Amino acid sequence: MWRSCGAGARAAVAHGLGRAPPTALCSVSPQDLAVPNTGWSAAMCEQFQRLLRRAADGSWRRIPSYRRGLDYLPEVVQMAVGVVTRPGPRLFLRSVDEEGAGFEYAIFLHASGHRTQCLCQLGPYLEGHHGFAHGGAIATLIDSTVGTCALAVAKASVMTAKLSISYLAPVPVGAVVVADSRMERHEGRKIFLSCHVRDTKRDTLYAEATALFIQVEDTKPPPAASL
Ligand SMILES: CCCCCCCC/C=C\CCCCCCCC(=O)SCCNC(=O)CCNC(=O)[C@H](O)C(C)(C)COP(=O)(O)OP(=O)(O)OC[C@H]1O[C@@H](n2cnc3c(N)ncnc32)[C@H](O)[C@@H]1OP(=O)(O)O
Repeated sequence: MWRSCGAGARAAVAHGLGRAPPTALCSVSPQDLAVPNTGWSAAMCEQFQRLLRRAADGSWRRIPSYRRGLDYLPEVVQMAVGVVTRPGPRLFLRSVDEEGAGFEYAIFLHASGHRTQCLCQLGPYLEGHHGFAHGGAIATLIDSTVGTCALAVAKASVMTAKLSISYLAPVPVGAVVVADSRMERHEGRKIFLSCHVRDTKRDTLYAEATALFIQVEDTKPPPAASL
């Protein structure tokens, strides 16, 4: 169903984008998944290369993406908190192992730290109405995009307090979309953001959203969550 990426995309991986550097404390280095795989459509690969080229001048940065939350922590933080003996929380956007079946995405952060763009391909497991992505999948994409922006602004843990979405047009399964988020206001612990989800040609506005994130102390899992 999905066309695999060409040599150009694989070259991006070969140039060091494919794997995070191994940490001294983890026997297996976490795999950065915000890179092309066989599930990415030609359109997804093409847009990814376009965004990488745009990032070459330093105005944007591709954010690595992992299956588990703790893999995001730099090694020095892992050493300080001593958390590497247990796995971090599983990020459900990365839970589908079959390439191309679920969320395929790469998030880019603007140098200002106040804007994120998520290039996303919504796979067939995310179907709601026949042929279209489930609204909850769109909400997840938006939450992750604005959440990453809020993390960058707060430089600390954040939680979604409020997310308001207007769904304006259905997103076909397999479509490649761009969620474009920016910080609107920052008041103490409160970070207000906006987000627009469009097709890559910017012809169709699929959804628009506003969000409020609250900066919190590092979240600890409840006892029952040790699955
Ligand atoms: C996202 C990135 C993913 C990409 C990967 C990047 C790296 C990944 C690495 C690692 C993983 C990171 C994990 C991802 C997380 C994803 C985001 C979620 O989905 S979070 C889950 C859903 N959200 C909840 O479950 C919150 C439940 N609610 C709460 O826990 C609390 O209500 C909380 C923390 C939001 C606020 O509680 P308080 O006790 O800390 O603070 P108070 O005093 O209540 O509020 C502070 C101020 O905010 C206002 N406020 C709070 N909630 C509001 C609301 N709903 N509407 C309007 N104002 C609100 C209040 O009125 C107050 O304002 P005044 O300071 O008085 O001016």
